[in-house]
Amino acid sequence: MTSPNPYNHSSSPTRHRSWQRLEALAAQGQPHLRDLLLADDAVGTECGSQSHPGTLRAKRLQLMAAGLCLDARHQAVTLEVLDALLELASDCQIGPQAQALYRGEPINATEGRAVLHPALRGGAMQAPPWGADQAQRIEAELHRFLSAAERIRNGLWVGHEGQRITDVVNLGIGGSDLGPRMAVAALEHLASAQVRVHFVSNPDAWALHRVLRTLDAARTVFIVQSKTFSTQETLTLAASARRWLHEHGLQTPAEQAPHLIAVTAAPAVAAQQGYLPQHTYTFWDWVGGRYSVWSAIGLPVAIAVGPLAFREFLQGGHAMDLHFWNAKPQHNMPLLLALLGIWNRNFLHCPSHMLAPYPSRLDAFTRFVQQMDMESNGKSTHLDGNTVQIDTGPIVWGGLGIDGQHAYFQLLHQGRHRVPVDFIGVEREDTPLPLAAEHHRVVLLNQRAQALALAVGRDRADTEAELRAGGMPEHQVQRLLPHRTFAGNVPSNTLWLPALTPHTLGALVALYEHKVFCQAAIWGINPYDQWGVELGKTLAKAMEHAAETTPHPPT
Ligand SMILES: O=P(O)(O)OC[C@H]1O[C@H](O)[C@H](O)[C@@H](O)[C@@H]1O
Repeated sequence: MTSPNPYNHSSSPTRHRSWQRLEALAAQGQPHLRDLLLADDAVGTECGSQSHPGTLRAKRLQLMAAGLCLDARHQAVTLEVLDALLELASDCQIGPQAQALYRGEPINATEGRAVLHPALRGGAMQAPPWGADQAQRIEAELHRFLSAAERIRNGLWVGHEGQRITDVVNLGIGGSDLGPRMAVAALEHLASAQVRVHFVSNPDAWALHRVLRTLDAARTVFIVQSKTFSTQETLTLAASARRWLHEHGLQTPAEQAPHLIAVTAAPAVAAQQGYLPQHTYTFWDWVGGRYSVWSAIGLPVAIAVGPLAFREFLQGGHAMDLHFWNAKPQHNMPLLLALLGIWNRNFLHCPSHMLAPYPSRLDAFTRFVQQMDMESNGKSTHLDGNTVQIDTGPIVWGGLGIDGQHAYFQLLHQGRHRVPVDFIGVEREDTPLPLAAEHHRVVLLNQRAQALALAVGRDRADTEAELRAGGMPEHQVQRLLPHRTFAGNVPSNTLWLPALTPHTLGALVALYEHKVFCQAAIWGINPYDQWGVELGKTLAKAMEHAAETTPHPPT
């Protein structure tokens, strides 16, 4: 039986009755979040609490998957809205679209490519939908780069002069930087004390110098990461790194060889540039740059935390895949996250979406998801070639929640933008510091307080009562009232990780990947190309060429 091709019909979701129903629901106005939460009678209860799950709405907005808990009770949706959103998902054939992805069909239609990054973490599967041969190739390359990581970690991979490697410098940009940079920081507590991992993405000379000035060339390995091996910024950094090795006594290709690793989907191009095949780790054109942390692009992560932990990271991602494939739409966490985002973007017309992780080790997570989401869904052409008439990917921004509270959260509370937030927290924190538990208590308190304050705000009557209770003279109460009242009704999700581990991190990354996929599937756009970025690259090359061919006036 041939599968239904999801791209043979018009791509706009507005043609569905469910879309029109959602428009009508939004137009008729929805209850304030304060009232929804009061009705749920579940304010302050733990995510997924069995003893006090609250109303049906509250129950349906709390899901567990791959060890993570999504608490979406602070979303401005009624059961009626939730049902209409699920109907939209069914109308848009998310299921068949996901199946096409896993079978390796060329769903990246504008580049004629398959999109199989989930295969990179599907090693344990008995009969993978992408085929046993593909699975074998993936495992063989995984084994190769994990062995390299192990040898660097245990001192068997030595520099030209026989010294142990103490520093690894990752040179790459975009997807060849953000994923591994994020994961190394998130798992910093597991990192080897023997080998430090650094990241340089910016071709600005200082960015490289500030790392190199502290390093010993004889003990340093550069990993040049580039899917295409043609990105100007990365090649500029790589040339400068090689020159630095040269200046520090490693002059011939043979002397430099143990200090240079290439990771790329274009190994022939790397070979032309002098990188040895045995020091080149590869992946495939069906791995998008922003989805490549699971491939050999993850080598710096494996060096930092070791092969075992890297495999746990893959397993965490795979656990989320299994959930995504098997869970019913109503219980499907990535789908729910996507649908709530669609409600906020297309029906409540929120132009941006904020990520606020509270564990400091997730500092780089927002920038990572920002690329994944904005480069994927920042599109205005449907798959059928028609111009999109609805809003697509939001502006994704944010950063560590606690720091944000003292910087830009004011705008969330009282500004003119309604900004939905994803709060990300960990339930358990094992930092070996005497007062670690107290630190954690303060962090959690703040995270919970912000989600609540944004949702419920503070109405006029409560504000008035509070000001009067403080003994404020009446004329002052009346003058301050409008300034001290908070509209609230700002929607948020809270994602709880039991602890920050390779497994939960993998699940979290895969969750956002699937969310982005589901939203693209609903909007009818291709999340896997990035022609906008290509234009900038082409223009830079053309300008370089013009400068080279224009005769300079004699000096
Ligand atoms: O890995 P590379 O081929 O060097 O590409 C690095 C980056 O280049 C561009 O900016 C693309 O839009 C990104 O998706 C990609 O990750």
